[in-house]
Amino acid sequence: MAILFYKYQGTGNDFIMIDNRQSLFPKNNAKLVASLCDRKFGIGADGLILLENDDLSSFKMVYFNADGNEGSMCGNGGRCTVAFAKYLGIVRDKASFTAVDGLHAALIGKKGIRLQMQAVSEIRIKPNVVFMDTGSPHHVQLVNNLADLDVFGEGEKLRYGLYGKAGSNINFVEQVEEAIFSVRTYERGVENETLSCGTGVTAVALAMHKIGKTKANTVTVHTQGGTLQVEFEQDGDGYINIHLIGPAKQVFKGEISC
Ligand SMILES: N[C@@H](CCC[C@H](N)C(=O)O)C(=O)O
Repeated sequence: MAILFYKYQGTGNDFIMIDNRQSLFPKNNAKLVASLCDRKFGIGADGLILLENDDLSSFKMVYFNADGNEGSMCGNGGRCTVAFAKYLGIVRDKASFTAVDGLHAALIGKKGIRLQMQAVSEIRIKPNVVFMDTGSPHHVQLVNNLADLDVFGEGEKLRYGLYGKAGSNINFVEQVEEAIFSVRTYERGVENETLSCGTGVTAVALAMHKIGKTKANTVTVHTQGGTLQVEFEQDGDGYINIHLIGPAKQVFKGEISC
């Protein structure tokens, strides 16, 4: 059987994208997903995304991490799936879609895709570290000399050491200006540093606001693969109306024979 695939990237977080509206992809085959994401023996990607039919919204996004297992919410993947839905003619300039953490709205504009994220109500603060779930769990830690940090070594240690079997994504952050931050992320499920993580960038913006590093409600976050914006409103102890804004691009397409 041959399956058409597309490759997308959002600030360097890259995904194999498949139109699975006819339910032909064998999605319970974790080994197949992992082998397709393998950068030496497969197409190579941080994750694989299926666009499927949904009764409640324009489409459903099903996200798998590069290890082949279904993951929690993927912010960059969400933006890329919206771009893919536009390419397929499913949506025009706006979309609503269902992901593992619920319904998301998105706008497609000149600055890229503006994706609404779920509200965040529970935030844990420890010295130098903030933890929250922005659709995926995120440890956000302030560091000096981000450029020289061993993100893989330190991230792997914290991911397995601090958060038990379920683990967490690990973000290391440095402040650049009042409302500008840089982040490098170790991603759970990819088990490596990725060039960008959308739910991680969202967590960084909210965490920096929460601990008073910025007073801005629009925060710019530089990742290794590009720049994203996060807009939000404070609501009691948490945040609502959270939007992740940035580019999402198709890179190439091909065929998988399986
Ligand atoms: N790259 C993603 C995050 C994907 C989910 C994560 N790896 C997990 O399962 O914890 C993003 O852009 O948000």
